[in-house]
Amino acid sequence: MTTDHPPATPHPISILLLDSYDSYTFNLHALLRSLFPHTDIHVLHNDSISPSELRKFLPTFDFVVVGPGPGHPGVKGDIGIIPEVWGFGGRQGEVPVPVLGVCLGMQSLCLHFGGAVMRLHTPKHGQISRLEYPPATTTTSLLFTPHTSPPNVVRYHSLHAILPHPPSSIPLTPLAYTSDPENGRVLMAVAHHSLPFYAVQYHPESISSEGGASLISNFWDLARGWNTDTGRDAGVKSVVIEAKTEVKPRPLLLSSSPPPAPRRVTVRKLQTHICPLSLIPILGIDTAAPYTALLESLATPGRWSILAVPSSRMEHITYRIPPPSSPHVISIAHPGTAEAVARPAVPDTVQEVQVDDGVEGVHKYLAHLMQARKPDLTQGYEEVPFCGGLVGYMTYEMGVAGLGIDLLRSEKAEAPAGGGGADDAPDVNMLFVERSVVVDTLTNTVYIQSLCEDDAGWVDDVAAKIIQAQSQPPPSSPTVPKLGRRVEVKTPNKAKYEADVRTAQEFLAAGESYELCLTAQTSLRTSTPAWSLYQRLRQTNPAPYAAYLKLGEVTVLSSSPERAVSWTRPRDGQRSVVELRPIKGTVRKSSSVETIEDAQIVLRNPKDLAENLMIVDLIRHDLTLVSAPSTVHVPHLMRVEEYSHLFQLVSVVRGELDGDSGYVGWDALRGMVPAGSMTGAPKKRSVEILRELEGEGKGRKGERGVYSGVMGYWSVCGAGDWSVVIRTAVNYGNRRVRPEDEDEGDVWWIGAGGAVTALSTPEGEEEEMRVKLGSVLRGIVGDGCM
Ligand SMILES: C=C(O[C@@H]1C=C(C(=O)O)C=C[C@H]1O)C(=O)O
Ligand SMILES: NC(=O)CC[C@H](N)C(=O)O
Repeated sequence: MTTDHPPATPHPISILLLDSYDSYTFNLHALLRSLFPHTDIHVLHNDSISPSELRKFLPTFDFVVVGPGPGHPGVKGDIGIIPEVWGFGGRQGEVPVPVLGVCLGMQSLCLHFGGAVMRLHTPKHGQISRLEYPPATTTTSLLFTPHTSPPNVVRYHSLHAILPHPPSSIPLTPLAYTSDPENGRVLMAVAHHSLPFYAVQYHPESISSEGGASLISNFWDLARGWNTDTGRDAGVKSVVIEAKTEVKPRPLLLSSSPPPAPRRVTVRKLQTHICPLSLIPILGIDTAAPYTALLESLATPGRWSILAVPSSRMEHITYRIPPPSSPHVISIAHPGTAEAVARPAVPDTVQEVQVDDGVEGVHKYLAHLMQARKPDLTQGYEEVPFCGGLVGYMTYEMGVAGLGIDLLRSEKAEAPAGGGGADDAPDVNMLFVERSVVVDTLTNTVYIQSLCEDDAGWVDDVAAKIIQAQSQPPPSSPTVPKLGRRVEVKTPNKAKYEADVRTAQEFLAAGESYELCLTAQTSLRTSTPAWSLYQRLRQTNPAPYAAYLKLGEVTVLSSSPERAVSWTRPRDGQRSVVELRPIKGTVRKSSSVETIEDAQIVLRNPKDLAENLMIVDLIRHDLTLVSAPSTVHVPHLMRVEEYSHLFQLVSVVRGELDGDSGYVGWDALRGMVPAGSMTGAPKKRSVEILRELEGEGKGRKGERGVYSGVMGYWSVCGAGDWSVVIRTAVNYGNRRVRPEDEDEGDVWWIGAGGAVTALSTPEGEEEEMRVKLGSVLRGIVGDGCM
């Protein structure tokens, strides 16, 4: 996307953007916003108002943009009320409203006026093509800037419009084409002969499309001309649209009142090098006790390591999405005593809170809890991202439910299909941590912090223990704990996985999705204690988001390389910076791929670049929803990063949180789950398809559980950092182990997968899934188990 000159806007105008449940809609919004900064842009889902309401509202808009979307323009469930837009003007007193259609929008325009919509031979998703203009020039070709070289544009489509011969038999004029070896000449832009309808098949809003701004600007010139010539009074702006569903999420916090008497952060800072792992014995933490949370940065770009120190005042906050029509209950357990902290047998005191509006209510509860506990920020050190707060995970299903998808959970407890998750494991599982030790691995600084009242004694005691331990000779080279005798691994069935890739590609060919991140689960049974497994994993697969979480019955061992989202602590007069780092494109290290340069050659292929681009565009959309206008940008587009076993193609997307509209960091997290890199695009339709594919049997949808979810922290001081839960082993407390097998050890679930596109091969995807699985499995159990 290039930013051209903004068009002249003599008066504030009003724009309607119709969304077909796409994941790029808010990129179009951002493009429009960059050209019309003070304009009302109303975004509505294509099924959120009735045709009669639409007819009432249409005259009040200067123009309409009909956005892209999954599915087929001839299917009512995919296209909603959009055909009404093309028919508007046919009745007495109606004057057609200028419309720009994008992708599905163009297909709908062509279908409405007599064109056909067919499948491409080879779908084009995230691929760049150069436009070609037909030789004949007409006034309508003013949609493109004449005498300039045609732009390179990004395509996300499986279907394409075909105009009949002779073209004059329908009222549409082709304005642009493109050619590719697989599909030949494909129509890329059209205009109506006499009505103000224009459309493009490509995505002008993509980060890698050229000429997006001048396209909109040219369209606005044409639209304005029409509005003047027909005397449409585009000046009336009393639009009140009540849509059934809002596209833009409302801020979670209803008010931003500060807490009545903020708590203090008690902190000691030590300048010393310490491995966070060694804090465990120094502080006498029992890693088999009910609660331990260690988040480690073991590779770049990670920097901070955080150890939550269990205390009797710590809270364990859990929530499981209930079956439909059951109450939504958050449970808050307080250990209350030192014994309860240390031993599972001593029950916690449990308080329950019922929330009204489902998962949204849970997010609001957490946001308000954190607001109420905001400490006096003049205390402590500004540079430390965590001073106490929430640490834990949210499952993939929390994100799925947030998209409005019914999980179909039943009252009867049964293990969900797909293997990820347990019949009663929490979907939100977090500790509210009051005591912590945070290590800055870059500067070798240690921060010992407490949010408890009068806790200087504990802080000093920990500081003294660390100083004393530092004076002891370091232990001889760290040893990798031994693995117990019995190890049993069940990896996904190769034929089934490859068949699933083919089915996924059928969905892509039909235009239902642009990319599908298919995954499968492996089970590992071992009697080796969780803590030993984690020590093995962290040594063999050091990752920027390594973690050991023991949260009640669920234990998570992570070596994730991928940031889901982070946000910085807002400072005086500055907005919080939100960052997402999607990974797409993976190659295993080998004798032929040893260096970043080697990996660059391998990963800079059309398939990996397209996969990455699709997710970058999706994430720009997610982030635009909560960011201040025009602040979303992509500082790094597809950079190769090195990890211990793999190279990956990583992009960085940043925005500034729109605090003026009331958004906090949690709004960004809530809005981006499930992570786009684990779903594909468009997100909602892709998730629905994947649940069917990954489930087994009729009516049982595949759940991924903690895998594909997010884990990390949100500090009461304002900052947060969450990883995508991949390269991770999860134990759900052995609930699903048959009683006769109980002695046989713990069952760990390891998910792995990858993005399926039209360019994938079933064998290649299966191999990629195994490469990712191998980075964890080899780490834990060594070679020979794959
Ligand atoms: C699905 C996984 O990874 C995701 C898919 C990737 C890919 O398709 O290249 C890369 C990183 C993750 O976003 C996994 O590790 O299991
Ligand atoms: N990006 C889009 O709008 C895609 C439209 C249609 N579903 C296709 O695949 O061709």
